[in-house]
Amino acid sequence: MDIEKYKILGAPPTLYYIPNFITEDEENNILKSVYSMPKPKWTCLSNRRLQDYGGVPHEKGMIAEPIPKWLQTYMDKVDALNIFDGKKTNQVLVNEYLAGQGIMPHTDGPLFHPTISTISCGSHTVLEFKENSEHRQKVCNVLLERRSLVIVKDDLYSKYLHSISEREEDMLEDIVNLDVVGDRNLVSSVKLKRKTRVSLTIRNVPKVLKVKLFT
Ligand SMILES: O=C(O)CCC(=O)C(=O)O
Ligand SMILES: [Fe+2]
Repeated sequence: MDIEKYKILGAPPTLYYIPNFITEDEENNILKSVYSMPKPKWTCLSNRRLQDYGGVPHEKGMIAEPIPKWLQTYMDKVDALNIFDGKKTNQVLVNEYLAGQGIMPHTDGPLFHPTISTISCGSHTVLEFKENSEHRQKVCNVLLERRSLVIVKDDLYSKYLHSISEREEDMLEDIVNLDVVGDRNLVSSVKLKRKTRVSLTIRNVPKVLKVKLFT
């Protein structure tokens, strides 16, 4: 697959958007697997819940944990795009957002190889990019459809903040990828009502601690 044809030229370098990266069946399987995990797998924050797979990134190194088979399928699918400079993905953060929930402006920081790849399930959302200055000037908004993959690299990873506003519906304003949205019915709507969204953020954590079980 040639990723370059999915580059969004209206955004700072570099943004890729692939609609329908997974099928409806795959989306359902992801949701089923995520929701079949025991309750303690979830980390509950004030405005979302999350699950870590592959370990929890740490500055001293991530203690690697085995990745379940159902999830490895999608990591392989991302790895096939060769967007991690020869490295393989080894960590997945699953976020669940109810309609009205979001994530504050942030950068993903130095614990990750500076590439983000995110699969959206269950609902669309709008990912917003802002300048990392006092004024937090708007840079661009990206419509993430369910079943899509978004890739963030380079300046867009390191220089700009990304966030998801806490709202129950999105107005389609200043959407940088509107031309290439897969579901053309979405584009003709003025407002999109959010549902529960489960996102899989698939990344590479360079620093991994090998845990010796036997000596
Ligand atoms: O859910 C998303 O698409 C974004 C999540 C995110 O930015 C993060 O967990 O760092
Ligand atoms: Fe992030």
